[in-house]
Amino acid sequence: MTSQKTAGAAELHARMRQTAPLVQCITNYVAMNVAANVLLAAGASPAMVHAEEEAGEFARIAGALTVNIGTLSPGWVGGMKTAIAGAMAAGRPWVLDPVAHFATGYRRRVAAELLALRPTVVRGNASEIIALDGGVSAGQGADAGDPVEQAEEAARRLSRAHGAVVAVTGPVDFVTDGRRAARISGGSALMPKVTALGCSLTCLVGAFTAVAPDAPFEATVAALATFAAAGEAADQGAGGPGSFAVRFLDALHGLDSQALEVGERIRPA
Ligand SMILES: Nc1ncnc2c1ncn2[C@@H]1O[C@H](COP(=O)(O)OP(=O)(O)OP(=O)(O)O)[C@@H](O)[C@H]1O
Ligand SMILES: Cc1ncsc1CCO
Ligand SMILES: [Mg+2]
Repeated sequence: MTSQKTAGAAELHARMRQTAPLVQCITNYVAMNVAANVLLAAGASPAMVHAEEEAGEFARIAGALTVNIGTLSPGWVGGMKTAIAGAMAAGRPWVLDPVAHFATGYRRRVAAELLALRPTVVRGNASEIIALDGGVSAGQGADAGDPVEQAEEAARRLSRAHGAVVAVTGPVDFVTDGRRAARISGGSALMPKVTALGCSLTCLVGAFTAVAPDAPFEATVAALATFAAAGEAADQGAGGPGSFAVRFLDALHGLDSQALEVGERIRPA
């Protein structure tokens, strides 16, 4: 077998845009519209399909599945599990976003059940990743209360324990597959002031894994670098969270693939 060089972030971005992968996003009520617009602007094709009656069937035709527990309820959890089974039966990657899973017993239980189903990638903020590893986090709800650096060891342990790529986002993002790790810088301090950008990023990680199913680490790095580059561009001239949100969609739409790899944006860790 010949060994193939793994594609870089810019190349994966160009591939994602050329192929517009269909991504099944099971996300929360807050994020559904935001995430669909983010995926369209970035070049992917989102579909918000969550009903238990159809989620598994749909997962077999989508390029990837993303599952976010932000506004979970029993019917939705049934849809999530059916979709995960469908995606796995079809050999498709799936991404878990454990929003505020530490906040209540129900959330904790559901997050643990989903984690046991072996996600390809887990993407969360620092508080979510620390708590998923069994640590005590300062998070209270959907917003992070801990620095990314404090979650790095937890991310490495989780990755090894579950065989998943783990991404921790914040001012500088951290990604690991248990063996390799990278840090991604850029973005804007206005990003955590706009709701559901993290949830939307999880959906975009799905889009990149759809075009690189055998390279989830590289796909996740590329998705994070896309947000870092577009966030940096949108920050220029933004007056606050409102104008930033509009500029961010425009920046995703107009993004030059090479911007993902400029300077020290992606560094090995
Ligand atoms: N202070 C910051 N400076 C630059 N970029 C940031 C900053 N904080 C977050 N980001 C970026 O914002 C995006 C969302 O990450 P964040 O960690 O805020 O997600 P989250 O807490 O899960 O969000 P949500 O739950 O509201 O969807 C990522 O691309 C991250 O790099
Ligand atoms: C604000 C909020 N509440 C539950 S999910 C969500 C979106 C950000 O995670
Ligand atoms: Mg989140």
